[in-house]
Amino acid sequence: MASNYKVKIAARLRPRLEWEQDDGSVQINHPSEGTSASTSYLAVTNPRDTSQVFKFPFSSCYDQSSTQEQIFRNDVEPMLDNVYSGVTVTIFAYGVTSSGKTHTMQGTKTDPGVIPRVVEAMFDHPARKKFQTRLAVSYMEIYKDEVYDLLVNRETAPKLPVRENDVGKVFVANLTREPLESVADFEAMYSRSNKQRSVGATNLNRASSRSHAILTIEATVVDPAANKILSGKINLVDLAGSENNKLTGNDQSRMAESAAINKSLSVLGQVVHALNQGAPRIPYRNSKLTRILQDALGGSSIGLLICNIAPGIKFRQDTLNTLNFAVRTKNIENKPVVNERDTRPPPKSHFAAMPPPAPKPTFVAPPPPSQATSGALPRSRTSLLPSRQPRASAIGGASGFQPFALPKYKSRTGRQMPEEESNQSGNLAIGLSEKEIDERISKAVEAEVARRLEARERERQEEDRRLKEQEAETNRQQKQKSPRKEANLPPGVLTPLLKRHRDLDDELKSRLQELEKKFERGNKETQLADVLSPVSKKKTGRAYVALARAHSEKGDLQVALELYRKAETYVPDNVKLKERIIEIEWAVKNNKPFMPSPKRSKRSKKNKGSSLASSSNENGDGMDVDEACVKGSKAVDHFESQSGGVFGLELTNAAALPMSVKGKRPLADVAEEDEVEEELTLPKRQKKAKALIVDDENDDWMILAPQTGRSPVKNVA
Ligand SMILES: Nc1ncnc2c1ncn2[C@@H]1O[C@H](COP(=O)(O)OP(=O)(O)OP(=O)(O)O)[C@@H](O)[C@H]1O
Repeated sequence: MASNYKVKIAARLRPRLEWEQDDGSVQINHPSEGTSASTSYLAVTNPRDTSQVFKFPFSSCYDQSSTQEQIFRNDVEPMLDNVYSGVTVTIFAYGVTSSGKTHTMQGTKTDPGVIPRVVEAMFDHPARKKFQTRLAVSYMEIYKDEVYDLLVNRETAPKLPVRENDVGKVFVANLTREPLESVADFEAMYSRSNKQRSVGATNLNRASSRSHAILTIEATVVDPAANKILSGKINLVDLAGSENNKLTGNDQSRMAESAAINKSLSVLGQVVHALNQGAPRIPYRNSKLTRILQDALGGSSIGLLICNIAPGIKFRQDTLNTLNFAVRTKNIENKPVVNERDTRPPPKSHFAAMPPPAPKPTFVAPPPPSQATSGALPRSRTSLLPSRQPRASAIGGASGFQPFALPKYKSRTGRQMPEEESNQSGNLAIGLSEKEIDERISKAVEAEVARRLEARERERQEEDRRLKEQEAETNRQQKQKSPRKEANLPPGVLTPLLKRHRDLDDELKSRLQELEKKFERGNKETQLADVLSPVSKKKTGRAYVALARAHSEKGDLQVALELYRKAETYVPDNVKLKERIIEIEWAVKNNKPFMPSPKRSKRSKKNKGSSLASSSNENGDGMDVDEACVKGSKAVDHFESQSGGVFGLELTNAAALPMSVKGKRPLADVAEEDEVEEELTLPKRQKKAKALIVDDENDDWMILAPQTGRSPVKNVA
């Protein structure tokens, strides 16, 4: 499989016209039998030194007696297989004005040129019998560096923009593309369109083309067996001829046309030169012509350049220019690419995450060089019809099928191109039954699941390995460090520093153990409370208490109990809260009702507010139990801040209790006792609590006995 394909060159010398003088300065030489020469060549006499002859060897050289048929059969027809294989083929006629370009490409009714022959051959191609195929045509001209659609009325035809798609393919936007049903269909279209082409009379040519014309025939081949659609095309380009304005006798308007023609041809020459030099920047953008022909010049299409030569003294220099251009062009290498699209149904949405297979360019083998002569022409054709191996388009589906394919589809008869054909991305699910599709999907699912499981397993193993390595590394480092240091010390002797380290170690160990215990309990609240600031802890505790209270008021004691317990996690040192929990536990256990204490009045809150700060009572709070837990915590904080201690409220307040309080014990003790004495009856516990309260000299109190509901304990202030 060849990766590169050089542009093929054919030279054609037209016969002398009746008003011309042919001095025989251009000769075609074919290799004669028995000589070592293998290629035909053109021999041109140097116009400045007639003793000097330049030779231009080309694979195909056609003399004045050659026919349209010969050129077509030898050089053009073999390329059509490529078109039906999904490749873009570009054939362009190049030469000075009146050298016979239009004659070669278009010909006449009686002597049709390349274009009508190509169309006929495309319709007769064997691929059409084998596959479902469609043909379509577009036709444009580049006149004074503007693109016009030749398939629409010239009066209304706008200038068309040349654009580039996301894969860098150049195309003419809004160019009409008509379906072709028959040769007759084409002939009608072609003759109508040619009337619109810019043609004018010059001294050298009565019907001189004033524009470059590009006719494109697209062939779409549907191959159900291989689940693909091939999109090939052939661009047939009749260039305007370079002009010597001294010879053409152009008027002002013709001069403007001529300037545009010469400029674009000059850019074409620069492009060819740059390609030959391997220049980093090829000036395709310097003219519409080179932009549009970009794909044929160093791009992905197969190219044939037909150099038309005019005989006669006056064309000598132009002939040399043309042949020099041809020599440079034949070194240009293209990389032909098959434009194909997979017709299998797209994977289901959950496979969208699967990476698509990277598109691979497929290069096609170029046909072998033909051995053209002006006499009997041997035909050598390499069939490039779809080889049935799955291939991916190098330039990505529809977008690759450019540069002349255009999004606007209409026909003279008003027939629209089928949608899938027109957008080149429709889904032609061919020859697949539902069952087959399902099977393919299940296979794909299985493969994907297996792939993911494997990937996960690999990840797991990798993680295990990494952890083990880390562990081993840590152990190794520890072994290296600690024993060696201690080994240097005399046995039984610890430096003060080491001793301090030991102590710290012990402390750390105990803290860790504590943490582990907490962690083992699996209590989220505990973990959360550990990381909260004191203020946040209080707030959270208060919120839980409020919730718990609401539930207990509703009689939902079990939930209330849970919430109080959670609150306790955040304010673990609140005695009243502990009591409340015990009371509710008792109520739940004995299936008894429980009523929380009523909200404290504003007045008492106010009083309490002032008393709290100075309170030395461990309960130090005349408000209801739910409020007290939070207030109590405040007191703890206050104390903590002064003493640096980390003890609970009960101990704090106990420490501050006036010694005059008889028989007083810290409430913590009471609470603990109560917890232990679960079996204590409520009245007894209530009595105990009351005793404490009555003994309090500094505060006014209200506490509710759980069983009796709202029976406030006396305010003893
Ligand atoms: N091979 C040929 N046999 C007979 N006549 C030819 C041949 N080639 C060209 N001619 C005649 O030469 C004249 C000029 O040819 P043509 O119009 O094809 O030139 P051209 O290169 O297209 O010129 P331009 O660039 O000005 O359009 C025409 O009258 C055409 O019929």
